[in-house]
Amino acid sequence: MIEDLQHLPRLVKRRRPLVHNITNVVVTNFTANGLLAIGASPVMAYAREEVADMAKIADALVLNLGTLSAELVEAAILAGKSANLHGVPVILDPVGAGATPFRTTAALNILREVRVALVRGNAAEVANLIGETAVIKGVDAGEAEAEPPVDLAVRAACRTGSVVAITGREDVITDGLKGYVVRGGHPMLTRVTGTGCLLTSVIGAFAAVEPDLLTAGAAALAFYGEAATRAYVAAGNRGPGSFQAAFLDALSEMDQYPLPEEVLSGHRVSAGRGFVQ
Ligand SMILES: Nc1ncnc2c1ncn2[C@@H]1O[C@H](COP(=O)(O)OP(=O)(O)OP(=O)(O)O)[C@@H](O)[C@H]1O
Ligand SMILES: Cc1ncsc1CCO
Ligand SMILES: [Mg+2]
Repeated sequence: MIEDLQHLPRLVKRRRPLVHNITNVVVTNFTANGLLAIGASPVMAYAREEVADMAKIADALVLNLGTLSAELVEAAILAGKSANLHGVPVILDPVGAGATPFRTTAALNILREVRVALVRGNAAEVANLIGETAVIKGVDAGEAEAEPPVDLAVRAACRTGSVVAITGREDVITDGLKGYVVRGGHPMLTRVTGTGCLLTSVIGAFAAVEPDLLTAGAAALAFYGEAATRAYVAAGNRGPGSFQAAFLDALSEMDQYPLPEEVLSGHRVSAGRGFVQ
């Protein structure tokens, strides 16, 4: 299983996919640098006048609602429709869904108007997206779950028809029939803003080179976590600034890591029983 994912970072470096991001003002620079680090080609383009044309020539489209406005949502839908028309995978990060009605409605409008291949969020965001209330105060992950929220991810995948990735201390990804739990990563990821947003764009880069979104997403989650672990070792316990720099370095070496066997476990979904081996 791990062997089936191992080549994907190399493929990203070889193909240099163009990832069109409509993202938030907090994470724009970090996202562009993170995508460059893994060998992808980032572009941020937001104008109503050009988003459809940009999405058409992109290899993946990432929609992120972190600092949304009515205009941005309109542009995201235009871009998404163009991507759908031209076979470009669309990835959605519903940042802060549930925090305000505007955010929730925007994410739902996008899901209604655009065929979204994969949704990536934290547990609270994904719960709110499918009308299950979860406490959410801002845009960062809430209380760390003791277990990966497998059942929530399966319900969300069935409701949205998208592959759903929920991140946290452990990550889970599913298409509603099969799925993976991804362990590893490092708590330092929660001390640098935008690590979730960059992860969503990294998933976009993997989706550009691997048409099976469950495989692409699982690989991105696993390599991202491994990069964080390596960055922590490289930077030592010096704090978020050193970690952020070391993390970009580690992302740029993703194609050279063997993924440890224990970071990923594959499962079937069994009705009412979540994941089974
Ligand atoms: N407690 C933790 N320990 C290890 N890794 C974690 C922990 N919490 C989150 N992560 C990792 O951090 C990355 C970002 O996930 P997270 O769920 O924090 O996204 P997010 O809430 O959308 O973040 P942001 O909004 O800041 O971009 C993922 O790779 C995830 O596995
Ligand atoms: C801090 C923050 N506020 C809106 S988006 C964002 C970046 C993390 O998602
Ligand atoms: Mg987020």
